[in-house]
Amino acid sequence: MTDSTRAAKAAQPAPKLEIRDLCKSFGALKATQGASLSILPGELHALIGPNGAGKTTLISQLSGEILPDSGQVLLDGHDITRLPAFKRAAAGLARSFQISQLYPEFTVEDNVAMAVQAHAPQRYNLWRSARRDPQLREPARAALARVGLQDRAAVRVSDLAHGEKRQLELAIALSLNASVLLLDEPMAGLGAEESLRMKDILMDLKGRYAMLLVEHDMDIVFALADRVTVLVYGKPIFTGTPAQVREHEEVRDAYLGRE
Ligand SMILES: Nc1ncnc2c1ncn2[C@@H]1O[C@H](COP(=O)(O)OP(=O)(O)OP(=O)(O)O)[C@@H](O)[C@H]1O
Repeated sequence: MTDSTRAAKAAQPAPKLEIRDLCKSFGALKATQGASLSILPGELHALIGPNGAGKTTLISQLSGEILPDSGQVLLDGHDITRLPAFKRAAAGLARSFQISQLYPEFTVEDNVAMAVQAHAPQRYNLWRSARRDPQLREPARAALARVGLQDRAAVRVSDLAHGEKRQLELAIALSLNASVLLLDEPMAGLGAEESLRMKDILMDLKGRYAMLLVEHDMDIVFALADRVTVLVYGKPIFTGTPAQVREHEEVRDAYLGRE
């Protein structure tokens, strides 16, 4: 190691989330093969790669929905590899909810309040409706404001546009006192205008949360990410700034294509 690399390493803050040599097979298929990467405090780290590269499988191992065969996941230096998903969420690691987990007949604010209540039921009065409990409404409103949905709080989820439902998923993740956000294709199914709104929201969250973003739209990835990791056949082949990724020959060949 040269003096300058040693100095650069020493200057780097401790990772918020660290993934060490993670492996996961489905039968003969190696979906994750020795994946290592770190997400620094406040960093927006994008994970890109071709279809089937193992991006969602990796995120699921971080959120605790899938257990790895080997390797480690560390949150703030603590080994959480074998912790169940709800304990990881309680420790501040939140995966953006899926639209399918929303309650369409309830209002936007009720959905967030119920998520807050479900997250820490012992702290709240279960006999009181979530919609009347100020301890639930306050964090719910704060999270809605952070994603620009404050004016839609009283609207039923079934009446939201698709992009607004995606904003609501993000608000739910934020309402759970998260410090690390796992975002698996937050722009999926959004129109151009809705994608731009989501991009602005993520830009606004940048620096306040450590985020791992899986996204296929390279314009958005390159505009938002501090660093990008390229995954091919379940293995990171390169991590660098957007400019370094663009210049990297193997990455251009494997994924971006030559212009
Ligand atoms: N539960 C499972 N059982 C068997 N194979 C699986 C399972 N989940 C994923 N796979 C396989 O693992 C590989 C990685 O899938 P994964 O969905 O993680 O890729 P991805 O990079 O997220 O793809 P995409 O960009 O298309 O969403 C694929 O070949 C997929 O078919």
